[in-house]
Amino acid sequence: MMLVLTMGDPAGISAEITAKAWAKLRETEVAFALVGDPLWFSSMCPDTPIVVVEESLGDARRVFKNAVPCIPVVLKHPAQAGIPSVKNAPSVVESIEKAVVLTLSGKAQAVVTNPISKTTLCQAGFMYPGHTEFISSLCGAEREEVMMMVGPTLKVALTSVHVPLRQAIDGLTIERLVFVGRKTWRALKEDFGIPHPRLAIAGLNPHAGESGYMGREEIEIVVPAITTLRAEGIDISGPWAADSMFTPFSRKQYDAAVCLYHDQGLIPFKTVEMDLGVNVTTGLPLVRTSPDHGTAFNIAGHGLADETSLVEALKTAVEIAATRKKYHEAMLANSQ
Ligand SMILES: NC(=O)C1=CN([C@@H]2O[C@H](COP(=O)(O)OP(=O)(O)OC[C@H]3O[C@@H](n4cnc5c(N)ncnc54)[C@H](O)[C@@H]3O)[C@@H](O)[C@H]2O)C=CC1
Ligand SMILES: NCC(=O)COP(=O)(O)O
Repeated sequence: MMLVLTMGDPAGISAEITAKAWAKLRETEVAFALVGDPLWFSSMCPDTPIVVVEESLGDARRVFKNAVPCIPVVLKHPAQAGIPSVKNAPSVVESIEKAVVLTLSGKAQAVVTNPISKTTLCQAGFMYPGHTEFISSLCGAEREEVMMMVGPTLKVALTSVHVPLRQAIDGLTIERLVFVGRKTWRALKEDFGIPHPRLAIAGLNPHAGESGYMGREEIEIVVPAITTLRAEGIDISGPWAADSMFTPFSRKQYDAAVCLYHDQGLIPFKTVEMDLGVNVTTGLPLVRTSPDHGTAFNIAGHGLADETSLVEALKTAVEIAATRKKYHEAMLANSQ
């Protein structure tokens, strides 16, 4: 299996974690080709060999043992660790586009993304809040995507992602919760091989609204969504009081938590799973994962970056691609 790994923001820690991840994985079955600027990579990581390969990726597997295979995307401006440049935004975007094309065409089996700076890309006129929505659009699957954070003891699916909190609350509807519930349930079966997934949905207000005395969103939106999902055969509990649904005991009661806004899910997730956490985009025709952290400009170029989350993202991409393939083969066999 061959993965494609994007360049991310060249001023961040992506070259360093890529080199460290390669050193850990080069003797394993998890192989990747970097879609980025080979001169940039060599200047950031002079001790790690890199070799330009054909876009067919035919020789990438063989190369991977001895060097990082690279599909070139040239930077317009020399990258400086810790100082992002808007001038390099087009190459950052091109790296993502190329990785998606290689995966949709079947040359690679999944896209793994290195972190980008949303600020820098927005300054350059990028129209998307992040990889999740951009990749979904490149796949022709706009608004089909759901962001799921995945770790050893917690999976979290988000009802909304990079929007102001007021907008996230205004956007809560029965339809949106039903959509995210369905997508999450399906991803747990198809991508994670859980035959009978159990979902738990958070409440919005303190104590999940305390029977309507502390807010009515639970009664008017969350409970009707649960009723609809249960009628479809989806095992979902809630609304859970968000302050206690992430304790070790609570986490054993479900396979994924459906959270009603970004920080409701990501604060517990990063606190519990940070190093081993992986960001997975579900609901798309391709597999996409990413480390759960950002560009870490404050430590870029200092040799301090931890590659664990990227290694987990690469391994998770391989696992999901294999599980999804097996699931679809079984479905096909059953229908014949
Ligand atoms: N998937 C993606 O592309 C993501 C991109 N971002 C972007 O990253 C930029 C910076 O965001 P922040 O909120 O500062 O989050 P951040 O994750 O970049 O940094 C938060 C803190 O964690 C540390 N850190 C992060 N990754 C680390 C690693 N691998 N090893 C050691 N320390 C690490 C940083 O040094 C910093 O102290 C923003 O522009 C944001 O948009 C943030 C999250 C995900
Ligand atoms: N907070 C998660 C994050 O920023 C990742 O966003 P994306 O670039 O994966 O869409």
